[in-house]
Amino acid sequence: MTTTTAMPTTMLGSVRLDEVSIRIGLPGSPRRWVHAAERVSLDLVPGRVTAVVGESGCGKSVLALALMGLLPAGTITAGSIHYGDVDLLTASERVLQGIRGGGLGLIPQSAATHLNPVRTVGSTMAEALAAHGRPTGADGVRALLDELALPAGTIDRYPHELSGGMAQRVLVAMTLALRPAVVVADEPTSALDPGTARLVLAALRNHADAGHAVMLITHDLVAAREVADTVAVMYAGRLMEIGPVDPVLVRPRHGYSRALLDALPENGMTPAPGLPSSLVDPDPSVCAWHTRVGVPCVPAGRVDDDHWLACVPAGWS
Ligand SMILES: Nc1ncnc2c1ncn2[C@@H]1O[C@H](COP(=O)(O)OP(=O)(O)OP(=O)(O)O)[C@@H](O)[C@H]1O
Repeated sequence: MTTTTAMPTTMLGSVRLDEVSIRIGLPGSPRRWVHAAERVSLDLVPGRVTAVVGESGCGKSVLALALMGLLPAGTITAGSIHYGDVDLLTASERVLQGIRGGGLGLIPQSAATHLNPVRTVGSTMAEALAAHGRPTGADGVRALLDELALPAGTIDRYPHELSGGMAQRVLVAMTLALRPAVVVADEPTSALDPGTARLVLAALRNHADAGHAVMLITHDLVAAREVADTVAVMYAGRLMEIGPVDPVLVRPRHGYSRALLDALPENGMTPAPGLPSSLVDPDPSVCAWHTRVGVPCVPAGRVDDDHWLACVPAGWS
């Protein structure tokens, strides 16, 4: 695979994923490849929350790692991810280090493992703020901890003294404290009770409303419906549908988006038919979803300016 040489300049503080493909090599001979993303295009725009949804293993986290320049060694990529003039897929580690934190912030899955076990929350936060030239005064940090319902004493605690949900909220607070232009939040509410999850979602919404871009990776369609502006539905490494919350999560056009909604408790928890598709050496010429449900399909495209569909069943008008 080759990397495209086009260098679109993106709007300040936004990220443009253009036909991004990611293949992760598996050990063994002959070499087999996980097609974690296949020609994914989407924009992360200041002021907007973009939710990326889809079942487990469809490539959401790999996309997040690609944005942060953290893909595993031996991964092959094509397309581009532009942050300003920088292509995050090909940038050097030195350039990426200058962008991470203040430019691009990651709220990773498994938050607890990302906290330094021998430093208190307060000292880790102060160090991160100082490293990015932000004021290290405790007031702003305390306000964020308050917003996330973390007790004031959290600042003096070590990671092992935090519950899983507290550690997750601390990671959210640490990331947002740097005021990154673009936040990538990978299932930031997975360890939280519904009430606390809402606080985290509200903090991300506030961050977007303050003029930043947010990418929210989530399995929680109800949360996506509440806080997102745009929803990107992924299946087996491909975008199936992307557009505003309504229609995508209210009156979806793609069969896979409908299947996700049918699996919600409010819709009777109807499971998607068939078995999840394998991402290892798939046939790139066929649609994994329509193969799964045994229906031939044809490529679709733009439904209108901001709503796009990968395909529709053949003969569908
Ligand atoms: N380091 C790796 N080596 C090999 N395969 C990997 C690696 N990381 C991810 N994968 C594979 O890439 C695919 C996409 O994984 P990814 O973690 O992005 O899924 P996801 O949509 O985030 O899932 P979840 O919702 O469960 O977090 C999966 O098939 C996964 O097994």
